[in-house]
Amino acid sequence: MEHFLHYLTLGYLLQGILFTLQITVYGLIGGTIIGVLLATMQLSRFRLLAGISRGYAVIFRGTPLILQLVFVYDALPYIGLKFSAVAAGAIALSLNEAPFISEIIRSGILSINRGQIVAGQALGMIPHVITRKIVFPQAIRTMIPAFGSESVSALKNSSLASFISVQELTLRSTQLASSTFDFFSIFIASGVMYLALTGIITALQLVFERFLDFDFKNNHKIKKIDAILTSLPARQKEKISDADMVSTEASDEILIDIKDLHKSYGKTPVLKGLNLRVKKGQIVALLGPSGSGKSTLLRCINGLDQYDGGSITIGGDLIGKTLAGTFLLEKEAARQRIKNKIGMVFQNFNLFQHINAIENVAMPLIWTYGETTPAAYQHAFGLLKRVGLENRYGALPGQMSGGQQQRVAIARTLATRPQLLLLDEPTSALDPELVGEVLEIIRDLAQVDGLTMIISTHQIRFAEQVADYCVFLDGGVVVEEGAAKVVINQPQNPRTQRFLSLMEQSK
Ligand SMILES: Nc1ncnc2c1ncn2[C@@H]1O[C@H](COP(=O)(O)OP(=O)(O)OP(=O)(O)O)[C@@H](O)[C@H]1O
Repeated sequence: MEHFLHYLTLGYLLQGILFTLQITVYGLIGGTIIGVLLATMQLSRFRLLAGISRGYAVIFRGTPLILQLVFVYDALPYIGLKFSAVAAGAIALSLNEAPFISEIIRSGILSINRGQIVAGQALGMIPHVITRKIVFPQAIRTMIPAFGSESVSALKNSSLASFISVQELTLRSTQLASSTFDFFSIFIASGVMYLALTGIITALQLVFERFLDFDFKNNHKIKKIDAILTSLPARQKEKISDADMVSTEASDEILIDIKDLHKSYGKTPVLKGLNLRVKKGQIVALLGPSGSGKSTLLRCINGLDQYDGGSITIGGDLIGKTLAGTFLLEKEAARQRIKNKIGMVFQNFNLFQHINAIENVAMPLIWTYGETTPAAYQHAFGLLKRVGLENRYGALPGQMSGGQQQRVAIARTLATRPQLLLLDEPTSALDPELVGEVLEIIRDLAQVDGLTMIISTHQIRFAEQVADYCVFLDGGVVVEEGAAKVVINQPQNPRTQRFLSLMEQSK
């Protein structure tokens, strides 16, 4: 025991820990830098870059670290690259860690539900903002446990640097044991030192996990949000934002003009020469069987999907393409959505999961529309009040019912003051008892604000009550359109008749 305690505090071994830490920390930093690069290359659209990244992973994951250490320390000097033992150890560990860290980063990014990214695009966010504000804060949380394990593994792997004479803990323990023959005490002391180091890494991991926990962060943020809301003048805080809406009376002016629209996914044609005109202020119900192309049409109108032929113009602006016929870059498409004031509500709500209700509404205004924090929160609070959720402003999406989430999503879209609101089956992901509360909000919007709206829905009676125009889609074309009450109650086309009677029977 006495010997053990002696070795535990022996300067010679403690210095060995410093070398171990040096190699591990440099190896992890280098591995993270190269890992980010590899992950970016692998996620890129360019196949060559993705291929190079995969090739790197095959080589450096598929060969032992010890070989890489010896290669960097003993072989590279033959081509003029000579490193000290510690530098060679750190370089080899970086190269070895990089593909593992790259996979951690890649899986963190891929774990983010694509719907949130699409919602960010629909709110006019450019790719850089989506990455920084939506993807990264959520991905990092899922990466931490795997990164913790990888750090522990890197620390243990650093002992292999003893093969190239780095004076790290394992080498020093072995040297000491060979001269004193006190193998047992020395290796127990050395093991305890490794355990202490890995214990520190595990503790750091737990601290980061706690710090990045959505609930933990949210509890802290709510206090700040309370302070912002309290600082707003009561009169403004209570204001319902009707005046903020772009109010458009139904008129004869054409807002959306779609001509001969074609869109295929791979070899499957979905929209096959679709024509549609929507007037300013019109409420259009988009009906049609599942797979008829309703969501695809809405995504094309918002520039979220590229179309193959034909044209879509909104207020005279060609959507998704330049006049020369080339597709807009995502950045340009985002700018176009903001310019044309297009908002979109999705079937699966697509709220940003890491921020609470009021932040979901306010933050896009700050990130993308340049609003000040107080103005954005004031606007957001008014809209949450409008959808009946002012008391749930601090709730995270996971703490709300589907109906509440969809109401927040509607408030989030309204916050951008759209002139055109696209609603893609806004109630189809909801339990039947929650459908009513969302339909009520949409009904209110249609009556009060006079927005131009296109609602894809399977709620026929709702469509009849709310819409003034109805479009029936089948097989990727419009097969019937006209006044909503007429199309729904006296359909002329046999396909519309069959669909509506099936819908009536299934009620
Ligand atoms: N990203 C995609 N990749 C490949 N095929 C797709 C994609 N999105 C939609 N499709 C296909 O395109 C067709 C039309 O889909 P869309 O979602 O537009 O129909 P919909 O009328 O909105 O249906 P639903 O009422 O069920 O939502 C379907 O056959 C669908 O499988």
